[in-house]
Amino acid sequence: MIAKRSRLGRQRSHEPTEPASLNIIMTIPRADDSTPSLPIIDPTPYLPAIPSSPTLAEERARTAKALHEACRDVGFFYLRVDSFLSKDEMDEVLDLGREFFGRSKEEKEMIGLDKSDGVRGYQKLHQNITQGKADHHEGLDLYAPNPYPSRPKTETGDTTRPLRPLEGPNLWPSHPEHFRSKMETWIEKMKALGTAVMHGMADGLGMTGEEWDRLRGCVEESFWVMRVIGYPPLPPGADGISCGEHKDYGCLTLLHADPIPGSLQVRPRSTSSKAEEWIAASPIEGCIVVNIGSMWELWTGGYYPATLHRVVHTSPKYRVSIPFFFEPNFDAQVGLLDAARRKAGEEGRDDEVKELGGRVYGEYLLEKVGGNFKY
Ligand SMILES: O=C(O)CCC(=O)C(=O)O
Ligand SMILES: [Fe+2]
Repeated sequence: MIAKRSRLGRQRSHEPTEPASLNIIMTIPRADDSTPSLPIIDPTPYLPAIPSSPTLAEERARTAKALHEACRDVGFFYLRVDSFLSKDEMDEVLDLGREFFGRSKEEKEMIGLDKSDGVRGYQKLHQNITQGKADHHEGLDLYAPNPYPSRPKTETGDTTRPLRPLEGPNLWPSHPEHFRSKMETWIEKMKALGTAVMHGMADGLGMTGEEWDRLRGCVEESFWVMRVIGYPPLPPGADGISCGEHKDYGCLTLLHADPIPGSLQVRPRSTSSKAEEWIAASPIEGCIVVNIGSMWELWTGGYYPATLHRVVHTSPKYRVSIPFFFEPNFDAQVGLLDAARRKAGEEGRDDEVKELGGRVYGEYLLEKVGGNFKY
């Protein structure tokens, strides 16, 4: 997934958002004084079926505050998921991805993008394009079901023309066995996790119950996207990019990746940062990496700007990553939330909330997916 805007945000704070002793937010030690760190946030108080307790409100307030500060200041954070996903579950999906990419070229190409609607299915090495340049990875792209199920292919009922982007079915590998059922379980879990993080973010912005109900309504039929990505090591002499720098289009990206340090890199928001400064968002056991996308930027008028990131995978090991893009409903109208304006006002930062206009998410997505592939 790529987004082509490359505006850099404003000054960010490099300070931890809470004392580490609370065990809700800690920070990764900085490589040196100028390298910022990413917060670690525990979403447990917002997870489904969490029992009510006398301390729940207080725990939620801590998580909500941490989410707010991370989204306002960094745009990337670690989410502790070990109370929601077992290590076996987390390892299994990466192993299934690795097994799929290990199958023959012919077998993988049997479910190539051209066999569905041009955007769902397997994309071979260098087929994905970011900022006009081919990425050094292969991948399997899966989306929520066809958003136009009731429409005939054309007004005249012609069924011979090619499918429109997103109109086709997902293409699932027949090997490894259980790939589909395990990934479908993962998708359901990621949707629940995405909703929990949205709830915490709504509280972090100080939304009323009614405001949260409206926001939840915008994501409850999430037009999610999931990519299973395989990164061979960059060959010597390559220009050094496995996935070019970009911001994500949507709402929340929930990324689970092989435990290989250094490959995913985040551009700090500080306007004073040097042109080549990137920080590593290296995997931490029991955590996934979360970042916000352009839809949150619209909801908050830029108070939560989407953050640039890229992948430079030089380790000799083949790397598998599974970003799950928890997105708004296809027909959701996304625009500035009153709560974002209020929150920035309370913090004396009204000038950081801009009128960026609104978008229908599905229309925005269709504009983006068209430019992603080289056929
Ligand atoms: O593979 C990764 O670590 C990140 C991939 C990514 O940023 C994307 O697909 O949008
Ligand atoms: Fe991304």
